[in-house]
Amino acid sequence: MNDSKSFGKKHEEWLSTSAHITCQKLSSSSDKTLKEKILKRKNVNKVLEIFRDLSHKLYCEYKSSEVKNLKAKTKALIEAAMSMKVKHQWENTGKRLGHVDGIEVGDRFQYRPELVIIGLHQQFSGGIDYLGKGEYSLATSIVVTQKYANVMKSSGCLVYEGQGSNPKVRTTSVPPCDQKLEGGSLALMNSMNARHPVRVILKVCGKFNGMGEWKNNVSDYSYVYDGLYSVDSMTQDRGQFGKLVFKFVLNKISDQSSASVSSRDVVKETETFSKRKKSKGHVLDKDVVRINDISEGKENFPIRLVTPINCVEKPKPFGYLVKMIYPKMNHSTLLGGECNCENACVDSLKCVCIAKNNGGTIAYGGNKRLVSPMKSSFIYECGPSCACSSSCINRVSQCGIQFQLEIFKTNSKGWGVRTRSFIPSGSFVCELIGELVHQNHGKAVSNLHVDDYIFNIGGGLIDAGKHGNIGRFINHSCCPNLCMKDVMYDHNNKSVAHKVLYALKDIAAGREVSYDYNNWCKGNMKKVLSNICYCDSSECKGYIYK
Ligand SMILES: C[S@@+](CC[C@H](N)C(=O)[O-])C[C@H]1O[C@@H](n2cnc3c(N)ncnc32)[C@H](O)[C@@H]1O
Repeated sequence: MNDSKSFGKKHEEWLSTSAHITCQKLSSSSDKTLKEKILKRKNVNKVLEIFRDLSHKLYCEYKSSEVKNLKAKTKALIEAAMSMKVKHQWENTGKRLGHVDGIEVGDRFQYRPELVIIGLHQQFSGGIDYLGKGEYSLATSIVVTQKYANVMKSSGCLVYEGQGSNPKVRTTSVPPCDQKLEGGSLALMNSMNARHPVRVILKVCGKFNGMGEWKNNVSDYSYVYDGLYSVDSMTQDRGQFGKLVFKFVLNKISDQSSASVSSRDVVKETETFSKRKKSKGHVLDKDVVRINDISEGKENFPIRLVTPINCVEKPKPFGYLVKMIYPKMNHSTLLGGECNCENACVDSLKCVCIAKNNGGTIAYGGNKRLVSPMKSSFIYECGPSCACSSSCINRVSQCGIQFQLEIFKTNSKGWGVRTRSFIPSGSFVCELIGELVHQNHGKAVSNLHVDDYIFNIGGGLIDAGKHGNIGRFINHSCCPNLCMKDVMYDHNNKSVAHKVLYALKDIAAGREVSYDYNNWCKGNMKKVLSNICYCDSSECKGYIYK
């Protein structure tokens, strides 16, 4: 193997003389103006739109002549991509290291050619994309599929098999042999030695439902950009076909622009220091667990609080709640749903609580996700006064969090919340919980706890300053991935409905969760809060409150 120091140097020289390569900073929030970023993202979306329309058109043409649908689909996709190339309609055509402009961590794509035309991974079928040749090559991106024995050990720690000698990939009659250190495998090793991050794209189950539904969506798979990973080690092992294969261990890099982090990033303090020492100055900004469970066992999962190693700050102490605290005068109205169903409300037509929902349709599907996250604004769940059991299909937001969430220190918004696992669109994420204070109640607004944790919900205020839950740490975004709904189940006062957050789209592991404050923030509370928005999304309006 090459000596890593001299190797890294050679690369630097080589990179500085290679005109066709764009080498970006680790962070995608470069010094480009917001306008440029928005434009770039728009361009990427436009390219995808053209591609989807064109490939759909071609697919309809080929479908009738090709015997197999799959053949027609592949032909249409490749042809659409190639015809766009000829017309110079591809985006980000030069090979590059690091993030790609206009593409954000968590973006989802339906087909492999989409990755090519926007410059995320410029190989139609190869798993490892790289720039340069031989010992001067560097890996730019990898696609993680099940064709190789790739394993995501935990979210953010990936064991990736080298390239070649896999009969599952090539249908030639060549028998499997030991993998050679060449092509993509060599480039990955070079990236490890030169300490260059690699983009990781995961092939995941589940149809695409981002950026508009694609008409010829016949695939059960899609591709998610999971951000930048460092290649941390390489070994040779006996593979699934009895031959020697290369195994690379990659770890997700924390502190990417969309607040990505892997569970591996969160290590014990001492471990982090020793790792840093070993890594000879390799600056991976690992986070450290400061509080193991801020909910002190009250939530379904422990909620960790993590900070960068050089930040020892913690939030001001507060009492963790999993249920709203209502003022005494409100107790008389605590009734809520009153169905008489005996069968967990599976016969939705007979349930009086479900009947109160939009046109009598149940808000949740069998998977406990919102059937249509955009349409249902008021949701009636069954509650403590109902005859049905706690396994009722119409009880979701009252059952506690279902995804591991984590509090972390953002760059410019104070604390924030991110998910440690993938959250499918429509899933319940958490409720905004605190003490309910009526506007006309004796407790004057000036007596309320820190402004940042006061939520004006119309019929009253939720004060989460002294007592609250994870919801109090969720930040605003102009391009949010959560939406807020009003949910009723344990009282009848619609003006102080439960404020519940659901996933507006699929959310990749490691991503910060956010909602649009303007959709609930009412009245004069806006004036006392700071107005500058640092959501860093390409659609940022510059202010939090209208
Ligand atoms: C409900 S708290 C959210 C948690 C808060 N960041 C913290 O450190 O505890 C709301 C406050 O967070 C900050 N904040 C939330 N979203 C923001 C954004 N997009 N840009 C700037 N500040 C934001 C503002 O100070 C806001 O008043």
